[in-house]
Amino acid sequence: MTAESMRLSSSSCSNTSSSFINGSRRPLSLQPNRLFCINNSYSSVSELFGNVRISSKPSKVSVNQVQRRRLSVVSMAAAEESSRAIPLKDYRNIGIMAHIDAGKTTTTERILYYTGRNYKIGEVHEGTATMDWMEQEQERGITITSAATTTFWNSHRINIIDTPGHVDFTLEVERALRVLDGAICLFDSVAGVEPQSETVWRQADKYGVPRLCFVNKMDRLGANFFRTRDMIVTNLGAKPLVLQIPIGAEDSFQGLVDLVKMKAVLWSGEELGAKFVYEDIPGDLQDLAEDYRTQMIETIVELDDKVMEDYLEGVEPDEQTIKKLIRKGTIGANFVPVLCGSAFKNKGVQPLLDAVVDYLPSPLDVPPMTGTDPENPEIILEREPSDDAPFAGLAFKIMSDSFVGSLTFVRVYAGKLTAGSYVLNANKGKRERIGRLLEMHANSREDVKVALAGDIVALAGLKDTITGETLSDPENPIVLERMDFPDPVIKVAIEPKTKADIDKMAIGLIKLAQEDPSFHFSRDEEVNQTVIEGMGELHLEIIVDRLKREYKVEANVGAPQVNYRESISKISEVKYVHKKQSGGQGQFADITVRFEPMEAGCGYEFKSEIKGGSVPREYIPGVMKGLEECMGSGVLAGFPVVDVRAVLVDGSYHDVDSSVLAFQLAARGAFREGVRKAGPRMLEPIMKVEVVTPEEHLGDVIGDLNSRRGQINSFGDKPGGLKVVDALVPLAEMFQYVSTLRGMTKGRASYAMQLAKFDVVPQHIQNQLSTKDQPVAA
Ligand SMILES: Nc1nc2c(ncn2[C@@H]2O[C@H](COP(=O)(O)OP(=O)(O)OP(=O)(O)O)[C@@H](O)[C@H]2O)c(=O)[nH]1
Repeated sequence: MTAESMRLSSSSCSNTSSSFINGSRRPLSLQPNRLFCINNSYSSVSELFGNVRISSKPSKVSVNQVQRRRLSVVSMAAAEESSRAIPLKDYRNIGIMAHIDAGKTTTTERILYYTGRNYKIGEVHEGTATMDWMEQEQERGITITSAATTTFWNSHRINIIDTPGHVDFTLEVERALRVLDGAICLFDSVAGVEPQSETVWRQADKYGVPRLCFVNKMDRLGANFFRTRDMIVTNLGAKPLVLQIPIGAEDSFQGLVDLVKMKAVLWSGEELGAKFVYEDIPGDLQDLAEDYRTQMIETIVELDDKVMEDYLEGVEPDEQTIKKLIRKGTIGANFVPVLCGSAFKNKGVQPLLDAVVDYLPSPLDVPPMTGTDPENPEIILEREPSDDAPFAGLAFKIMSDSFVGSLTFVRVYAGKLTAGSYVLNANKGKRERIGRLLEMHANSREDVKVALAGDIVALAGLKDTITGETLSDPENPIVLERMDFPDPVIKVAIEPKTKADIDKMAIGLIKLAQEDPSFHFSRDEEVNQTVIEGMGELHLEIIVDRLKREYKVEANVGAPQVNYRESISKISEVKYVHKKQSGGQGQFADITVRFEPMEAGCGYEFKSEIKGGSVPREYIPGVMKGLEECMGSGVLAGFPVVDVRAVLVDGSYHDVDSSVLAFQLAARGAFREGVRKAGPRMLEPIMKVEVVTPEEHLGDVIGDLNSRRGQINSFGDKPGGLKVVDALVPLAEMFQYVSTLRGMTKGRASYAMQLAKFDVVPQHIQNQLSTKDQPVAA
């Protein structure tokens, strides 16, 4: 299936949701905010559906020394049994990432075949891909959840995570990148660098992940390796190091020139397992190959003075030296090697695997993992990637499994982990027993006795650990840096079709939220409404589908709505006195708080400037609590308040009547008054939208985007006479865009969108939102 048709067909999933949402079933609308917490740390139905308020922050429990010692004896004894078959220097923990449909799953399937992991290839379009094991993935031909697998190539162990390309599942990419040492970035050679490729590239930059580029689909009509190479420079600002150039393109794509060996690699067929041979470079490519080889050599010799000297004296580095320097520059992010091929036509995959082994880092090549002491976060700790170091691992994914219950995926950074041992959840200070250790192959599994530094394993039987938490040697606790979870941007009201399903739905939602930190839900007892929140229409649609299939709950779903935010535009300072004297002990708290706007994305910050004890230390937590409570629900329409700093400037207290509670109540009053005075305003998610359309529909597409409050940023050309429009459009205007676009262009256009920023809601819309008895529950 082509990228274009896939883009539409994957969006057509959203269309299913439109009939679901707008069909004959009773429409649900969101009720005003009566605050119920949303998070992924629910553990029981009664917690959710009882009138209990649950904190979104995991409680911090101090680690008991005695407990630590007891735990470590068990884990050390168990660790003795282990041994290492493959040296750590020969490990490659890699991810495959790209825009939707670039061919990640197809490439992974080929890798599994050529490394001997799979005897038979699963095809995405036939719904048989090994890595797309979820029913929804097979039906829709898209990856939804990242899958992990282990395979071997040239005596190296390669742990691979295949990630989704659709922007709604960006969290999956984020968590994969957090635990990987290297990545393959795939591009569709026709489309080049696409919007989501840019997003994953930036995510990889954020985590400092060295990467290779693979220009895939060289067999497609319009394939152009060199244009894609140029887009890597212009769109990603990266420095490509071309290591291969294609021999032919489209129908006549036959293989590639390996610029390291200066040989042509030609495949004799395009069937699975097609053989390839090294031959002399075809005459018509000789000059081009020499040009690119010179560029390659001139780039890499800069990394070594001696090699540079020799080169200037006319001595070219040998193959071993060239590979060593490419490896050095790749790991040091001096450049990104660029390769090419066609995964679908079985060309280029083996050289890609060679490049993974030759150029991507082992766990020994990346900086040692750092973290903090759980009892003193100021103390920075480091863990060497060694089996002999104290154990440290990061839980990066939770998956429900019908056979073993919940599976927790862990990347082991240091030390050993054995089945039956105990470790410490360093974030919570709780011990966890390691029931079974499983090596995962998509959704199938193999029991293993021990996991060593560098391994990615799934653990069965953990009780308290959630995504992002650290498991560590109890004797040497460490909290590794947590992952960032994106905040949901849309929400819908949901209710089970039958009352009897209410508990089942709660169980399902709890489990799904535990698996996916970018999915939130809340329950408002007063209006008897449950709201689910996620990263986009497709994300929520998959959640509703999973509720139905995995938890047997049929649900009615309301129309999607935007998750707005509230913020302030100027500084305000208020004095607020909370005073109550109605028999018994009185209440007194006096505070002055300054509210300051912060830059976008800064969240909320509290600062105390109290000097001389005008507000005694023991009451400050009351102020903090009161303010934090209010941040969940702004003064305009009850949306969460962001990008605000609250500074406690001054205050006074009463020897008898003051209490933490009195200061908490004063803080609430100060918040209401202070934020009202600070120019409150509403913010909305703005999406970067890219529409690819035949030229004859360009006018309609632009007119329609304008009518959606869109701001057109640029136009461009795409192969095949297509036009590409880049625009910024508020998410609120983009619901069901897929159907409009399809109608307008007779199904010939496609679009992709992703969150660009939050921006101020125009005043007239803000007025509607704040007066409507509609939103919110956040
Ligand atoms: N012509 C051609 N088609 C390919 C190639 N690689 C993949 N495809 C097709 O492109 C479509 C998308 O491939 P996938 O492997 O699912 O792409 P993906 O990047 O994993 O997709 P998501 O996970 O949904 O983002 C499928 O129909 C593949 O058969 C290739 O090299 N050439």
